[in-house]
Amino acid sequence: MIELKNIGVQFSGRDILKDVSVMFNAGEIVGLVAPNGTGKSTLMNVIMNYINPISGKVILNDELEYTNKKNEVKMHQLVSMMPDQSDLYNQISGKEHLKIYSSMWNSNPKLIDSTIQELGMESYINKNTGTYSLGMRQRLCFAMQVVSDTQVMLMDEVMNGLDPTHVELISQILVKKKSEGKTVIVASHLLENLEKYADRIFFMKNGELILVNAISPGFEEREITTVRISEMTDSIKGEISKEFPETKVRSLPNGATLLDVRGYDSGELGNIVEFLKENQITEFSFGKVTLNDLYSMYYQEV
Ligand SMILES: Nc1ncnc2c1ncn2[C@@H]1O[C@H](COP(=O)(O)OP(=O)(O)OP(=O)(O)O)[C@@H](O)[C@H]1O
Repeated sequence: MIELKNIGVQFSGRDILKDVSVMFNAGEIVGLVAPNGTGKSTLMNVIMNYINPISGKVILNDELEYTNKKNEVKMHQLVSMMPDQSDLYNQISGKEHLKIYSSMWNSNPKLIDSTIQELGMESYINKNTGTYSLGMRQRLCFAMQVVSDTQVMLMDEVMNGLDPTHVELISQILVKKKSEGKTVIVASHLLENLEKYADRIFFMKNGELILVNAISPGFEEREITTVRISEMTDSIKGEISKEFPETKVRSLPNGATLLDVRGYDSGELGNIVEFLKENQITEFSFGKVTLNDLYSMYYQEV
């Protein structure tokens, strides 16, 4: 587990992280979500000690802190950041990269072949990375981190440039890493994907982290709390409010309308479906508020 205690970071007098205190546990996947330029990478760079915060500290497993070089070396054996595509050497093969990472972290060499197989990289892993496509390079970067096999894994935009099949494949591997007890922290803009596997998701704004469950209670419990209608005219919204005065109606900047149906029984839900059908509304879904909708509420509503 890794803890951030009262972390503060400022750039040009602006608070990027403001007194951030949070614990990331073993065996969980944490999602970090925010618009570009908010501070997701900064947070990861603080965890890696690549950026010195103006206040606060990072504590690993209740005991290790970045107080000296020796501790930093110890901590970097346990905490890793996924390499960036610009870290790859074009003149050597993917497999060589994996061997280097395996030996740097002194991990089980068997992980090299199993990871190649898991990620379906057999056909190109022995070629120089200079010949790889964007998606192949991204898979290799992910594989390098898997091979280093650290207890805490930080990933900034791990799904960048991947096709849907590989997004799914890597999502499954992240879930497997979590079941091995690792702490996986992922910054991502692929909200639909992230909400499928993340245990906790934080939005970032004005230097602070807020748990999405605090914005929409029940979000992480995956309850039926909401009817989501992609498009609806104002006059029908008015009708709904008349017909179902108890139902909270919320219009989002992304065009969707949400009806709060928390605690409704099947009869009450049936009445709402009937009403929508009578008004020729066929595009609606039952579920919870989606992460996309929460994002729209949190970042786009004025
Ligand atoms: N070394 C630095 N010096 C000055 N400003 C910086 C530095 N690093 C980051 N910033 C600024 O801090 C803010 C947060 O940057 P950061 O890279 O953490 O955002 P992000 O949320 O990861 O964005 P993205 O989604 O685009 O990756 C930005 O305004 C950025 O310009």
